[in-house]
Amino acid sequence: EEDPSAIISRFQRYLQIDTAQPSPQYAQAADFILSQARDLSLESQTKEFVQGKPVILLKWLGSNPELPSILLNSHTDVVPVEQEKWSHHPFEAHLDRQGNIYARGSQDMKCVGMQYFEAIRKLKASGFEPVRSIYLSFVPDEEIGGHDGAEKFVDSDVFKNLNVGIVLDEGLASPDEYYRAYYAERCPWWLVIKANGQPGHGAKLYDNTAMENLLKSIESVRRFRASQFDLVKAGLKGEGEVVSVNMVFLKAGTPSPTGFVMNLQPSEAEAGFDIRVPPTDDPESLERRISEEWAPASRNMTFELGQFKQKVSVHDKFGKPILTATDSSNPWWTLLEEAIRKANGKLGKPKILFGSTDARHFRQRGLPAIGFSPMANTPILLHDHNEFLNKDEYLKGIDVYVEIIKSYASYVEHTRKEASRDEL
Ligand code: MET
Ligand SMILES: [Zn+2]
Ligand SMILES: [Zn+2]
Repeated sequence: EEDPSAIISRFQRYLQIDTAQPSPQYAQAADFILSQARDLSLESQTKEFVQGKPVILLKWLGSNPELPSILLNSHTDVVPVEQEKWSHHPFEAHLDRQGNIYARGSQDMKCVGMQYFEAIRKLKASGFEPVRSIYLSFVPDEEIGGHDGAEKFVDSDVFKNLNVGIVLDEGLASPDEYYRAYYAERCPWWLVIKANGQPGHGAKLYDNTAMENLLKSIESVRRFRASQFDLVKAGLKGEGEVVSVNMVFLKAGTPSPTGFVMNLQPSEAEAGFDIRVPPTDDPESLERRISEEWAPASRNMTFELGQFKQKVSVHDKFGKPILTATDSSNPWWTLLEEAIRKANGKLGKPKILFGSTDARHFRQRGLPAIGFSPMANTPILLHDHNEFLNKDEYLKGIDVYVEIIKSYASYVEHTRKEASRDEL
């Protein structure tokens, strides 16, 4: 058995690479990942579908490479930090006396990327040999939508040739003792609404100012937000089952060297919203709501929906929700449940993730994808200040992956479902 402190220090080294958007140190991360791969004698391939944004693909060849393979995906980028609001430097990976490791990416999701490696290290040391081939992908730009990362990867011939049968990607920490697994997720819509209006004297009351037009929209958005949030608060729906709308920026006013001009009502005002649409919801009715209530032309408003420039959704081309089965029809689900139990972990009811991940790119290709990050007894701190993960939870998670990989890679029954997809 290897000394756990060596395992933790490898995790810390990965966390110490500043891969925060918007200028992630991808080259450094790639060097580190490739060095881990060499240590473990994994075959490696680096693809820059977009220059400077490496997708790193590693392979542990199975004894029956004809069988559909297993893909363990993780993203290498992290979200930005407000450094002065952290109690420890976000890229120091400080380990405190309770065993908590503080770093941006400690939960989202450098933990998972490194746990894949550590599980493979343990399996190799034990003499385990996979039947199915196992791939690890380390992809860039997840936090900005994955267009230059996972999206290009799944569209590539490289990906097609992997003959992937199941994808594991990130989930969320769980504050209780139950791990969580996710079979679907919401789709991000990044909405900017813009109000135009009559400019004029700051002291005059008149109709149709840009600010008033925008505020009417904001009031309407807030009523809708409250109605959705109430469903969650009442326990009628899960966080991943309602539409969330959160205002993330406001932009208006006429700048001056000392701040803003005060006695002028501006002719333009803008607001940005992070919206997430559940796979179980009808996206068209929301689109109508946006154009009729939140940004009506009749109120001199326009809007832009970033997501509609993208082709990846959580609905299929018929508008049906894309969900990964969590019953006996999906052997990978059953195997996951069993593996977690074998590792002495507990698994809660599967859910729809409230955030969005690269899993949707794989699911849209028709592949089953399960979101799973083995962190129990851990507050959900992704995208928050002071993101941390306890070292013992991290180490336990490695043993969970040992069981999962062992069982996935040894699963030989070629299901009818897999066979029929191969023919497509
Ligand atoms: C907009 S793509 C997803 C980015 C990130 N994972 C989020 O959920 O916010
Ligand atoms: Zn993530
Ligand atoms: Zn994230």
